[in-house]
Amino acid sequence: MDILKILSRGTKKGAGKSSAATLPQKPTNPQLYHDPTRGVKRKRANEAPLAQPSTDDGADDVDFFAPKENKKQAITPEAIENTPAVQAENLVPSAQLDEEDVRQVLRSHRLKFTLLSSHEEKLAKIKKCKKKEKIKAKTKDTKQPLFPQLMTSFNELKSKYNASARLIENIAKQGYRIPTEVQLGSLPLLMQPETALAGTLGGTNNITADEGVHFLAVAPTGSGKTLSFLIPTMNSIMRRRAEIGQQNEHSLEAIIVAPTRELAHQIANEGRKLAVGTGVKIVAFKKGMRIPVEGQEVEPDDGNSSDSEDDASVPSEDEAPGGTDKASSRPVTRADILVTTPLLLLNFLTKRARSKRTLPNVRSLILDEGDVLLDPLFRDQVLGIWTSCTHELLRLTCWSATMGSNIETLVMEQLASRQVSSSPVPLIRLVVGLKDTAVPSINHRLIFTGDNERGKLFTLRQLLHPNVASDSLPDMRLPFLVFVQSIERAVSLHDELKFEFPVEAGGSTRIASLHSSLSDAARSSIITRFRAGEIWVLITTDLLMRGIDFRGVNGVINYDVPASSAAYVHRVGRTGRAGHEGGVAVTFYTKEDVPHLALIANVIALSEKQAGKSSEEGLPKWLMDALPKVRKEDKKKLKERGVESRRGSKAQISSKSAWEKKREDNRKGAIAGSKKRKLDETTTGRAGGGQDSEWSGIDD
Ligand SMILES: Nc1ncnc2c1ncn2[C@@H]1O[C@H](COP(=O)(O)OP(=O)(O)OP(=O)(O)O)[C@@H](O)[C@H]1O
Repeated sequence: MDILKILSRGTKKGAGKSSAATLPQKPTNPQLYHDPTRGVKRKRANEAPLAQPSTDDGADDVDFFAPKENKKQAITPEAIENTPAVQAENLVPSAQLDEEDVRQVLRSHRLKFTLLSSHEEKLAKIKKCKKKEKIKAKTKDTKQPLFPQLMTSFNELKSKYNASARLIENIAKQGYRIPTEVQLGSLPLLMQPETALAGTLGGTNNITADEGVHFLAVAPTGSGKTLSFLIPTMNSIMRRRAEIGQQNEHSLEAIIVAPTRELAHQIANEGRKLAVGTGVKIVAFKKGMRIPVEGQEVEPDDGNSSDSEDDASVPSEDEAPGGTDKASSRPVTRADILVTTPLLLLNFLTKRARSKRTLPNVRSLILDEGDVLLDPLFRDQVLGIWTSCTHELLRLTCWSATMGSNIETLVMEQLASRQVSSSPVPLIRLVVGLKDTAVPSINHRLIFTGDNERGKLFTLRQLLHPNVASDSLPDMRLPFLVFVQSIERAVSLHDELKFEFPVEAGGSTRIASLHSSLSDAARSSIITRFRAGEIWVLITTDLLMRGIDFRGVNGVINYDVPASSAAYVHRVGRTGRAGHEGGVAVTFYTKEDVPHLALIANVIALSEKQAGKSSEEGLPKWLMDALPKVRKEDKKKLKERGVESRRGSKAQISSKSAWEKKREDNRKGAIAGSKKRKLDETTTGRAGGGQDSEWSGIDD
């Protein structure tokens, strides 16, 4: 085993034959769609020339988004300065952009704003339709394109939005230089909706944005959605506090809901970095924690509740001295922003409560990964939280890389049923990119691994070891994530691979598996070690597929094919984030996957098309033609259950053949039988215990 080769895998730049290997891993322009020529209708007199290709580091960056002829154009600092966003900022430093400028920036960055029709209007329309037409009406409503103001540079936070100097400083300290597309579009709308939309809402049913907007954002994985909701949330909390002159009072004003504990903690950490010195307190909700609510009369604690078991886990730094809840001795945690998973907060709001607990000061409900949070899995929990937020000016924002029209309709229906004021609040949708079912920023590979598990293991081992890697496989740099279908498969794949790296390279500490059956502490420790680069291969389930931001992940391996196209988008989106080029996503498939492989192949084909790849470079046409169309019922079944042949007793992953496995089972049986016999002999004092006849011995 060549240790040096293994150790150098995480850093090497140009070795290997595949294009992935030649891609540099330095941070590039975080704007995904930064084609300066796209959408330019009229030439500006003072327009700067386009940046020339750079050859100084010997490896040109690949711009997957540029038109084909620009594919080799390097992303130099000058190129960043020449993006339409930055140019527009240079032209009009702090004034409003005129509509033509807005349209140009929207076109070149592939942003699309839509005012979704007012709720009552839409519902009335759906009700009127005959059954057959209902579906059509749901998806095809009266949608109006919008051209709101855009934030072309973070400098505008000061010049136009009067944001706190400390917040701006913290943004700069994190190294954020120019806003990504989703930030460029959403920040003005969420920070000063009335100004951002001035003049654009005219004639639309008396809709005004004076009191904020509801917002749906669909933007690629790793495109900076977290910052897009954290900055406006913090800014409005600071602004309101300044208005009422209560700088140090924490009154819970925003709730951020995320589907997993890992994501909730990541968001809270990001928030804390931005909040340094601003006085805004952001807390990740934990079991046993108490927050101020209205109607918080609780049943006396009988000591058997699961909440009480976790008292010790509540860190004291989150507890406000003196703020005790009368019905309990637990301290009440005071925060401005709470980040939580849905069930945890809902349990707190509803469990052991004599009267309904509400969150009267919450003005902003943020659903990160909103599509899954409004999916049946979490829907009732999220709607329960939503109902508890009783402030009249509550605004909902919903963020994801994927969002079906069913989610849009659900949000509209919910907003309509909860509307309190007579003038409707605008619901605005922002879409970044052409299609949400594409990840053009990375290299995709589909690999047929033969008919059984052993083929997959063999291929995975080849990818782990550069010295045996075959020409037909991409050269993947560590670290990488490996996704499997279930917890059982994560555990057994980990067992198979844990001694893959030699002791000199760290041995079994380099590979770990993370899934929901581990304790919270174990999960946190694995995440920390993976972030720190101590773990090189992390085997996981769909628990980690959404939102998690590991900056250094160079590759994603779908050991098991994902259960939907959205799952594919989110899984592979763990690499190639924030403009980092060179991420590779490899998906293994066997004959069991062929019936539904089209779901994944279509996403890959679309991604390659958006990336400007030619048909020779992308998926072979014969494969696309050969794959059967996936029926709706099969899609549903796959999403709910995964691939049938990887469930139950077949979930185990092993490199052994069926014959070897049987032999091993028999050997284990023999050892167990022998131990039992010995035990019987010592307890009964005679040879040949009564149950000997039940053991049939080794077959072979
Ligand atoms: N303006 C910016 N400039 C550079 N990097 C940025 C910028 N904004 C965010 N990032 C970085 O981009 C990465 C991805 O951001 P984030 O996690 O918010 O993505 P996301 O859109 O929420 O992705 P996902 O859909 O996977 O949840 C983070 O590492 C973040 O620090």
